[in-house]
Amino acid sequence: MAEEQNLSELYDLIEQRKANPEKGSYTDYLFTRGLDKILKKVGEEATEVVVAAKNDSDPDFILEVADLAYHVEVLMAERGITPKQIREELASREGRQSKIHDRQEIKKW
Ligand SMILES: N=c1c2ncn([C@@H]3O[C@H](COP(=O)(O)OP(=O)(O)OP(=O)(O)O)[C@@H](O)[C@H]3O)c2ncn1[C@@H]1O[C@H](COP(=O)(O)O)[C@@H](O)[C@H]1O
Repeated sequence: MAEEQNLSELYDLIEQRKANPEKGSYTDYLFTRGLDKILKKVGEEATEVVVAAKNDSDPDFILEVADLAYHVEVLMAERGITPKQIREELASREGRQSKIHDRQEIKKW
């Protein structure tokens, strides 16, 4: 079985493709086509996730989520943001849960 690749490692590979284009690489194809093409793919893949998620028995749900994750990482690399920045943003939200809870309490009124 192939070794597991986490999302940060996949991002590193995507950045490598950006720095050193490799013939026949789909990632290279996306960078060559540019931001609008990448955005189109992210939109399509997000829609496919939504459709698969609505169907409990769709065996493609995991596949579609993986496709979306890959294309979002290509978009991040295109825009020059890193998984570390996303992790930091998420970490900065820790502890905000109570505020959301408060908001839900307010809505009840
Ligand atoms: N994780 C992925 C990955 N997920 C999805 N895809 C590609 O995304 C495309 C999605 O399929 P679609 O039918 O929607 O698109 P398409 O018709 O092929 O292409 P378009 O004409 O729509 O642009 C397929 O060609 C998949 O191969 C990926 N391509 C590459 N990776 C990984 O990226 C890394 C670098 O790969 P290369 O770019 O091939 O070197 C490797 O680790 C790969 O495993």
